[in-house]
Amino acid sequence: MTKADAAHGAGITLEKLRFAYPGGSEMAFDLTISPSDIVAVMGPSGSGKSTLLSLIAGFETPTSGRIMIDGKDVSGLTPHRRPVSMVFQENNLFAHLTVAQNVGLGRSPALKLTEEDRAAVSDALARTGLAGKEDRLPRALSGGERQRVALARVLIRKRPVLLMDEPFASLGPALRDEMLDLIRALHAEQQMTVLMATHDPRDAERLCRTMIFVEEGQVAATGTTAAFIAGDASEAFNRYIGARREINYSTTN
Ligand SMILES: Nc1ncnc2c1ncn2[C@@H]1O[C@H](COP(=O)(O)OP(=O)(O)OP(=O)(O)O)[C@@H](O)[C@H]1O
Repeated sequence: MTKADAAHGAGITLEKLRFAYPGGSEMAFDLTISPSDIVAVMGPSGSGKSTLLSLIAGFETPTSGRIMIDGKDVSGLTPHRRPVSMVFQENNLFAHLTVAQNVGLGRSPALKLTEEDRAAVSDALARTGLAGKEDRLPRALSGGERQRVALARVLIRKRPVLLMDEPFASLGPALRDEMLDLIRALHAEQQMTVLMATHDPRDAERLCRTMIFVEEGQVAATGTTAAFIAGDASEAFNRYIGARREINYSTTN
């Protein structure tokens, strides 16, 4: 089996992870995620969802504590060396590289691609509905297409953990559904462990088995998405959702 075929999910454990931005209050995360779970990360604006994902990805460095992925301590590894892919709300692509090159980066950061790599890029583009757009630059794509290019790159990287920070926030409802279906299909195939920060409970309900609720720099509650949506998991979550309904979350994302 080649390295690229070795897709699987990885358990994630955050042990007494502490972190603060300069001048900010301390965040403290303790968390265990099962291999291959799909987890919604919800919580008020500024509660620490993006920071939590950035710590796991290695874009931020904790002041203390450990991050274990697949049983290994990755705390000292740079983002590139962690078994993780990350998709942001936007700006996932290099503007001066074509669609095919942006996807090819998932196999080789220097774009030294073998025939097998090129075939994998074509396959990933076909499966994300981007065949025929290989040579376009990102600016010649719609927002939904750009996110699909980012997912095509995830597909060929085959990392055991996929982190997504509000990946559909800039997309309309129909495109969101399409992207959720695509992620579900990728997960069925690769079984990667997924964490997705979102403000939209419908996204969580459609995709995620598990939910974690982040509040004031801590994981305040964890449970099944069904229990959260039924209102049985966390009073703080119920208040948050109630407040979001009042301000009509569909216009504020
Ligand atoms: N680079 C930074 N420097 C200083 N403070 C930061 C930085 N990034 C985030 N913060 C602060 O850290 C806290 C947590 O921010 P974070 O972006 O993790 O929240 P979030 O839950 O993802 O919010 P949102 O839902 O609005 O995206 C906030 O108070 C924010 O202002």
